[in-house]
Amino acid sequence: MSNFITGQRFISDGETELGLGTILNCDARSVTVLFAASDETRTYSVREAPLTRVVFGRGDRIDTDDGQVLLVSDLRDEGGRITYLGQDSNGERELPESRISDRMQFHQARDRLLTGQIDRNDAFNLRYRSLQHLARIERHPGFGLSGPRIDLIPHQLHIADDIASRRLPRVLLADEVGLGKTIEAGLVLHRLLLTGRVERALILVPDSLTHQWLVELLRRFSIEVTLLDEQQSQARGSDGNPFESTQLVLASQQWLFASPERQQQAQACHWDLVIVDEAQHLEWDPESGGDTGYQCVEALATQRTGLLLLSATPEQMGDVSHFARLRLLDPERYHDLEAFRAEQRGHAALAEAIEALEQLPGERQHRDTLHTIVADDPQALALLEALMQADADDQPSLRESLRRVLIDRYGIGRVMFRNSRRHVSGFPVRRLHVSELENPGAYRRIEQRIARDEDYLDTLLIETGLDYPEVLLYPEATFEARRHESDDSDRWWRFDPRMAWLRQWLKAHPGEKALLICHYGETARELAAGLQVLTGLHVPVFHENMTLIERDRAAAAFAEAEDGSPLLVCSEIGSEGRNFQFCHHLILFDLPPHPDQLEQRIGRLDRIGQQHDVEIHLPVIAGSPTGALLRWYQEALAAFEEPSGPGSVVSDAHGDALFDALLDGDALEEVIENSRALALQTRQEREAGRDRLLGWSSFDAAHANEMIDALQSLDDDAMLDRYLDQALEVFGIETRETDEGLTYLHPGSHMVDGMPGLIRGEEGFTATRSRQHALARDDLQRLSWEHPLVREMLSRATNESMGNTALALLAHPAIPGGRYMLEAIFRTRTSAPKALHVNRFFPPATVRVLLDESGQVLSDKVSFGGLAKNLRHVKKGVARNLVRERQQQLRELFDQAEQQAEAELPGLVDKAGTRMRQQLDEEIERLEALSKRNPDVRAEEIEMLRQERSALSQAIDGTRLQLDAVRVIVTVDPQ
Ligand SMILES: Nc1ncnc2c1ncn2[C@@H]1O[C@H](COP(=O)(O)OP(=O)(O)OP(=O)(O)O)[C@@H](O)[C@H]1O
Repeated sequence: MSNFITGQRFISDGETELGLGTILNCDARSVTVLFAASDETRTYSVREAPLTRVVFGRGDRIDTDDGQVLLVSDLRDEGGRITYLGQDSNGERELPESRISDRMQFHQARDRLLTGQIDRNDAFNLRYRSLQHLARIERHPGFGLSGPRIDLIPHQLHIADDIASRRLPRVLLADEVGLGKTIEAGLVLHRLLLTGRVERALILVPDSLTHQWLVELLRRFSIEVTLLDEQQSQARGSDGNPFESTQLVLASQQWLFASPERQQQAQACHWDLVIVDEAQHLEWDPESGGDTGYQCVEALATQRTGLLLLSATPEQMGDVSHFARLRLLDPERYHDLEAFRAEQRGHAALAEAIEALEQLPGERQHRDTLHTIVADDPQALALLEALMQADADDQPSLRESLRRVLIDRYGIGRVMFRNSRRHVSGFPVRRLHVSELENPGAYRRIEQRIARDEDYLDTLLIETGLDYPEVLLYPEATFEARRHESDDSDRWWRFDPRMAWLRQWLKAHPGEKALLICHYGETARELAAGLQVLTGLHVPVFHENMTLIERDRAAAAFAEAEDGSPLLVCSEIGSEGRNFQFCHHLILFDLPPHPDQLEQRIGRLDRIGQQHDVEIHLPVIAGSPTGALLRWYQEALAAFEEPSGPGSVVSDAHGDALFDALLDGDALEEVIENSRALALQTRQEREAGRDRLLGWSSFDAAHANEMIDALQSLDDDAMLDRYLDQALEVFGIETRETDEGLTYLHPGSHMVDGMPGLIRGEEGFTATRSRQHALARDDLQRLSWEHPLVREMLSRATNESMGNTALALLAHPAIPGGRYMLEAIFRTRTSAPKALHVNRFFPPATVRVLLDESGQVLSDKVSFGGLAKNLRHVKKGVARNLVRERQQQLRELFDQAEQQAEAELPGLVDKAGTRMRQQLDEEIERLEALSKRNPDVRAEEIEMLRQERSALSQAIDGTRLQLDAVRVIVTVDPQ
């Protein structure tokens, strides 16, 4: 006789997503069930039907078909069908089981257990462990910065942590070229995304760098952004705003700034963060206001939007353009250019005062200087007086405290970060190798004619269409432009001694790579063609007339470690923003006319990650104008040894005179002399004030070291290995150790869908835990707590129902068989907007309650780990029967466990609240004090912090405890 009766309610053991089923009919052999919520009917064999009868008990809540929730107080069996008695919002009522909602879901641990939905024991263990790890990691000081595939470089970590901890980051990242501004911006974005503070971000970069950003964000930060261009926008925006179609948008500045319609669309969206690379191109002046790009960014970065501006040369166009950038960051503070200039002039005195600290308490006059500067600040005055009285042991710490207070007075230091090579150690030495070559007849003839005939230069400019001084500095271009006019029919590369020199160089450096930069795209193209004709060697070329894809392809052909080309021939454009530090030979086929361009050229190799000294090779034709330019770079600017800070200033002042003197030895001496004097003076002025202050305020070694320690502790966290072992097994991911001691992860046949980087039936990936390994090899992924796969597993293991029920057997000599225990895991739920990142103070905390069947509390006596390792797996069918037999007792144990756990909640809330208030009060106090000395502390920021504190306080106080997972343990006799 069958156990099924028409109208009874069941759920499918294998397909719980079908909802609640109703028995439609049943005969001796088969049973048919209607799952109305999913409009499915299933027929099963009566003997093996994978169905579990749904029976509720006292205290349970039932969703009814008329949208009510019934709290069950009793039930009545009427010929095998149940009628529930209880209360809904209208009062007492009866509910035949046929009227239970078809859509009733059983996600909650209690409901799932009592309806026989029992998960694997190891999934239950994983769930508990995941909750504990999440709680630990989200409060870790390195959280959000430990996943990216980067070297732990102190100045970057100091900056990233400082900025990403602010309520509203609005800053200018202005490190010298190649020091890692992109990495800093990526770190900030990464942490803000992980903490939920940022959900929507817009990244605007020059056209030529879109691909590099896309790849860096993915490869280093595992951040997938959508590259929005016109084609993509049309595809995505057919029925709306393309900027709304995705959360993280990368777009070319040239594209966006050229289209008013697209700008309007971008501005119509809310962005949590806007990042603008190469921000020096946004132009503004007090008379005519901003150009299109400037206005666009101004409109995008409204008050409640974070803004990161990146520029290695924020002052390239003078102090107005610098002011313009600061004005974007804080329009209220930077509204008066003259006031800004006056303030800048005061910085030398402040820098001097900070230096003078070293002489205290010895020198009285320094004390007086300092006293004048901090007269308005009681805290600083007190520190100063204490320092004057202090004995030798106390002096260093007092000096340091006072130094910090003084640095805090430096307004711009809060909105601008600039590290230079001089303050960041570990950069390679740059070495210049000049090879003097004989001037070939064809070039000599032109130079001699210019020298003889004053008018010939004008003729040449007209004939060639070149500018001055380019017509002198790039003889191959001049020759080429005249070739058709003259008798010479040879291509320049057949006689140009630099070509023979280059062939010789390549021969002498087998297995080495060199980046060659020349001024013109046409020269680059011809040079590569000539090399192929003369040597058979095919080398990739990179110039402005190629498409982006062609350029990326050329760079990739060069970058390839094995079989890659030994040479990449680039025009000046190749110098912009690209990463070529995997090679250390730079061949300057010629010299650029502007020092910033020279610095850009060298900066492609002299970047973070450069492992060797940078060898700069310059074949220069004897007696040529390039020789004169070389002397100016060397003698006036010392531009090859290190970035030439005053290069722009000197070039603005003496550039024209220099170009006039390229063929005039005496005039050249004078230009060099004047230029050298100006460079020295500018350097001294900057060093006296701005540069020193910026250097100090942009880097805090103690803080950076704390961050490095924090990140290393996460890197070395042995618990991750154990967690991975458990999690990969539960999610069906298989692993294999490779010969090199790496781990190959690949999908097993039962892998859960949607695991990042893994698709069933396809290849997996090779991974390492070692940061150094992952940095050395692009093909490796680094497993960390922040790796997308680990994050996904943590999230699924804690947010979905998987693993929230289990049943296991315990065989222990001291405990007789046939007893029950209930292990209930409760977790705190704090409802708060994601942007508050409440988890840094109160991540989901767990309360574990272990009861035996008599209700005795065993939680403290038997630990989770101790119990888990003695448990034995049991088949699902058996587990279901065991639960069914004890439904009523289990219900009673649940109630008791809940009371037990509830008693712990106030303590947890109190601790989290205190932690939050302590930290935020301290921060508010610090900012308030700072705002009195430093006008760059935005009033808005302090107000936001106050609002945040009160919102957090409310959220933490409203925390509830919820049963998250439950395991029934049945004891068995050891044999
Ligand atoms: N912490 C790091 N670990 C590994 N590589 C790094 C790190 N920081 C920077 N790099 C690498 O150094 C190079 C320069 O960094 P990045 O592009 O961020 O510098 P930048 O200051 O933006 O340069 P530019 O001024 O040319 O725009 C890049 O190839 C980057 O990937």
